[in-house]
Amino acid sequence: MSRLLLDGWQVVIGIETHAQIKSRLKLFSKAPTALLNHPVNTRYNAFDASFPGTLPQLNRKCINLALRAALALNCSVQTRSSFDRKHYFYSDQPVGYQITQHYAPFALNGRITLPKFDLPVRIKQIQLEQDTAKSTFNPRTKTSFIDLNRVGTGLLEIVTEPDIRSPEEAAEYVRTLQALLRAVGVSDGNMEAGSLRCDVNVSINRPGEPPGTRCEIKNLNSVKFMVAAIKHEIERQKTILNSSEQVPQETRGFDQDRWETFKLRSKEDAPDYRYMPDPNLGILIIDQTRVEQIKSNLPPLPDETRERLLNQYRGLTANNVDILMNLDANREINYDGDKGGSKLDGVGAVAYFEELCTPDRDPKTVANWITQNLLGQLSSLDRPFSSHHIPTSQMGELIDLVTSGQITRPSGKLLLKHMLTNDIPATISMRELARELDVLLAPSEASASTISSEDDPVYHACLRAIEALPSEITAIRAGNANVMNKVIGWVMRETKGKADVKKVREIINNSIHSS
Ligand SMILES: Nc1ncnc2c1ncn2[C@@H]1O[C@H](COP(=O)(O)OP(=O)(O)OP(=O)(O)O)[C@@H](O)[C@H]1O
Ligand SMILES: [Mg+2]
Ligand SMILES: [Mg+2]
Repeated sequence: MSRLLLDGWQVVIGIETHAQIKSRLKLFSKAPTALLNHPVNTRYNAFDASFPGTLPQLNRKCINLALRAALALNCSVQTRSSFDRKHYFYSDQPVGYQITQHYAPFALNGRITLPKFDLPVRIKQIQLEQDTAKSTFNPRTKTSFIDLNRVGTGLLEIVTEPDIRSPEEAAEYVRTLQALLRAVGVSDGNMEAGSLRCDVNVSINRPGEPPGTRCEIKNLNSVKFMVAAIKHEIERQKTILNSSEQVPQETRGFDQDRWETFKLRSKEDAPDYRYMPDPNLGILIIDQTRVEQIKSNLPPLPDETRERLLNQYRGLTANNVDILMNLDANREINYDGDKGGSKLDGVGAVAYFEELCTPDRDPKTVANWITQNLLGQLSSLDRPFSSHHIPTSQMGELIDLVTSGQITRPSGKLLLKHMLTNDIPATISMRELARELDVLLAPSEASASTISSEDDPVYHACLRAIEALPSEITAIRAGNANVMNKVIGWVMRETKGKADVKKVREIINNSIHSS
């Protein structure tokens, strides 16, 4: 795939991602971190509110999680790193500076591969820093409201090298990073809830020429907005360069109503952050033993899971695996406020699939039941995937009933729909339910190869079809096999969907070719 734009320009993109660390406590204080549903100003302490005399105390759990992220991103962890003050005066930062790692970040030179494009993106560095408070401005009363719940929450700023070459690659980078951070339990990575935010740097140039001047679009909180912002920025910069002018280096915002980027400030009015080492914090020393220990306890990364699933389950396609893994990467997080954490509902789609894949079941059939039937019906009901909708015991039994020919596929789908739209207890057997809904085939019907018999209702329906559709039957006799579907459809309506397609085809073929 060409990575050039149609008119020969090339876009160069580098992304800075802020990911909130999923820790119970803040980075430098013992105050609990907050979720969106916590009442304002209930999750902070004297240090977070910058009372004089309070001192930062580094939270070990945040460092362990940060190390997990660094290792998952193949970074080299620095034995010595340090913290600096980045000064700016804004109401969301009560102390007047943010603690960050400007001069010596704890992790450098990593890499993440985007599976869809088989593209490595280099990670320049990861730095630890504090999140800000949240300010809301009421223009009518000209009043700012400050909520300190978020202030001091640990953040990882993950910075890429400018290796990304299209809005699609940028979107894939964010999704891959999000899935990785979630898989290692470092961050909820939830863009809507603000636990993952991106600044995207965009420039354009002609290949072979020096890189163009970058503009940085700040604080994008959805992949959709990021893609739109990059596309707009490409066009804006093209217009400037095509009229032989220079792109000024700027920090820009994205207007969600106009779908355009707009100027926040130019390089000349960039604030002077007056970076200085934080005198209250010493050198952060991370020894190799700790790194090795965390490395050996890393849960499987998405790449490894993808490869394992493809090797372990015969017949499973890459597309099946992507669907299952994307479901897990995008699982809805239920905020469970008072326990101070967020929790996932049930097990993920991959675990659900693996639980269903007992040795006697065909993995491809199981995957299709999940990705086509279950997900199809859930999406028409506008409900997200959850392993709780239909427990694996019932889903497994349903698949087995269809595979063994005890119910037809359409009946299986009907049962699935019935399960999803009614409150069916997890203890009910699917066979029982099939009997109640009158879709269980009699033993003689269940075997498609046994063609019988005087008292077989499907057999009689087929005979009636032959009588009712004489011209279709003539067409089949003349070799027009497609017409068979119409006859089968007729039998299906007659038997209210209870007949087995394979069997109907066999009965009709037998009857018309023997008469
Ligand atoms: N020519 C370019 N075009 C597009 N992106 C670029 C270009 N040069 C550098 N970048 C990207 O810009 C980003 C710079 O981020 P970095 O955190 O290093 O500095 P910053 O944006 O100046 O600082 P701050 O963290 O205060 O925003 C990186 O992701 C880098 O890959
Ligand atoms: Mg940065
Ligand atoms: Mg930046």
